[in-house]
Amino acid sequence: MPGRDQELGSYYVGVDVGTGSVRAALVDQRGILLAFADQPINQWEPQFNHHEQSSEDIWVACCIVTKKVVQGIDLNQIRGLGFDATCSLVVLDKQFHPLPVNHEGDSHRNIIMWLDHRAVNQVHRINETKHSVLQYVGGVMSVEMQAPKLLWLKENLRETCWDKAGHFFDLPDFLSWKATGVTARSLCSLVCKWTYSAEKGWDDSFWKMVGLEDLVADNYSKIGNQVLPPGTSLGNGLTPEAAKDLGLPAGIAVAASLIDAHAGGLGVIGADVRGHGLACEGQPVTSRLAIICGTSSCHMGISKNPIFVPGVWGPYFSAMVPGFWLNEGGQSVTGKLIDHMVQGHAAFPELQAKATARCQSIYAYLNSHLDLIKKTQPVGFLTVDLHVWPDFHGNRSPLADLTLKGMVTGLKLSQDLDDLAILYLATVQAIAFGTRLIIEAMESAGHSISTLFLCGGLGKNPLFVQMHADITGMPVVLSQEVESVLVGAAILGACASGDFASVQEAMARMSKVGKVVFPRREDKRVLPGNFWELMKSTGMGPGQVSRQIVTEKRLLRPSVSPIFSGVYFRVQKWH
Ligand SMILES: Nc1ncnc2c1ncn2[C@@H]1O[C@H](COP(=O)(O)OP(=O)(O)O)[C@@H](O)[C@H]1O
Ligand SMILES: O=C(CO)[C@H](O)[C@H](O)COP(=O)(O)O
Repeated sequence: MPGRDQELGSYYVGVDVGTGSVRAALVDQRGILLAFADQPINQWEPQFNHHEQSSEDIWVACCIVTKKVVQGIDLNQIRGLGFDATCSLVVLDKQFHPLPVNHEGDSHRNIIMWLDHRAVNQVHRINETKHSVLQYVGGVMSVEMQAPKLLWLKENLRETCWDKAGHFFDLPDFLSWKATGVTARSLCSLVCKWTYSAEKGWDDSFWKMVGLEDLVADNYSKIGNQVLPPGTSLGNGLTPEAAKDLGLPAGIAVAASLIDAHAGGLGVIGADVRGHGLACEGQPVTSRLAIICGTSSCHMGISKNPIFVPGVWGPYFSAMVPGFWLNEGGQSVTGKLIDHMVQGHAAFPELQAKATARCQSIYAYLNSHLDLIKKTQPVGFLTVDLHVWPDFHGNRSPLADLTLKGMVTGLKLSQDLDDLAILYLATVQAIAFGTRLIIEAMESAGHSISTLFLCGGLGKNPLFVQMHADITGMPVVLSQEVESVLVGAAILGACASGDFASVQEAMARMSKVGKVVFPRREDKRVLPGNFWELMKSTGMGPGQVSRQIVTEKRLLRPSVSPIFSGVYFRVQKWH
């Protein structure tokens, strides 16, 4: 039962640091957002596959948005603060000042972002060790995890960064340190991105085998030797200095943090589904898959016992829902890929002008344009001879191969608005097929999933959601609160405040079903024409497909728009 305080309107602040922006919300104990603010953050790409940010920029953005969401309320009603962020690597010296992660020596840029792929050589050597910790990241460590990036810093920025470093933080943990002065790390970030084991702690043999033995020194002081479950209250709460920065009361509870996808999972997966005609009603929560779709897409499935899924990260214990194991599938670029395909098309300026004239987002305009040109056929039929392979930034899951590239087949000489709309649709469908491959890999290993719970920026795109339902054949639940990741962050603050006895209790109280999108069975007939079905129809499993770029004279030259290169491909059995 909620305590007396809750009757007076206890509020919690959630802060979500995504790739492109920082968001904050003021959330009540029912999970209702009373205020929302967002603030863009800078990203630098000094060279291909190097993606950097600034922890100082991000903290300033956090302060801007938190002040906005608490304007006009009685600050004494704020009971707790929770952070989530992307799993980017923050580098500080022994006095907690930023250090450069670049050859330019620019210490303002002290973050290697989650999608940075600079450490290809390092991750290859780490995977060559076949160390036992790798079985807990799907068998293959991702270049996007922290050990490869740490090794890159040691091997490439020895004097200007590595030797001066005092603290390496996952971004969510940097934020909770900045708020409390406590250097404890969250179990979530260390288990998921650093190879820490909830049962056994650090594995010295791994760090020594990969050449990072210096991190073992001083009992892992640089990467964390106090590890707390997400939602645990940190130290004495918000420091006076941070309180002044954020415009919040000093001493309020601050929670051990979560990675953004995991916060999204907490924000959606515990909702009461009674009365919605869903297969997961009355089923265990393990029948629910949370998909957090923003710049990337993360597929979060939980189980009571560890499930080892080749090419899917995990199993991670208590990294999202306490007491459950977590497998995390993923597609490194989804929103980013859609933006890339649309903005790089020759007809994009025309799209922009027409969407602006109609006061619509470019995606709302594209969705309505598809409805216009589909005529009487199901919209999915429009891509019957245009296909996209979405691995423009490698394949995170289930192929776990960073060398894979993207592909478009079926291009014509025309590049008008119709062509752009159909390419956009094919990209959205390819992402949904990628989700289906991940679900199939998870179910082959032992998961039993019946319902998708989707959130993130792409959850605001009705076509994206409908294609996920149609192509996976599963209903997609959208939360009552669109900003579900922020609800997840607020759940952390609510738990740290002591207003809820557990994360599970807060999840049940604070996440609510909004809309359910069911698959349109009648549209299934057009999907077998899709490239992915073609691939599957040849008896290929995802791991067997190889693409042979035909080097004969038939190779199409890159089309006018540099991002589209028409290529022939031949799908053949992997010998
Ligand atoms: N209203 C919308 N309609 C369609 N797509 C959207 C909408 N809002 C955001 N997006 C897409 O969602 C992605 C960003 O999602 P978001 O969750 O904000 O990302 P992140 O957490 O990675 O910063 C972008 O690709 C953007 O184009
Ligand atoms: O690897 C991650 C989660 O495990 C990254 O944090 C996530 O992929 C990036 O999130 P977003 O797409 O919302 O920016």
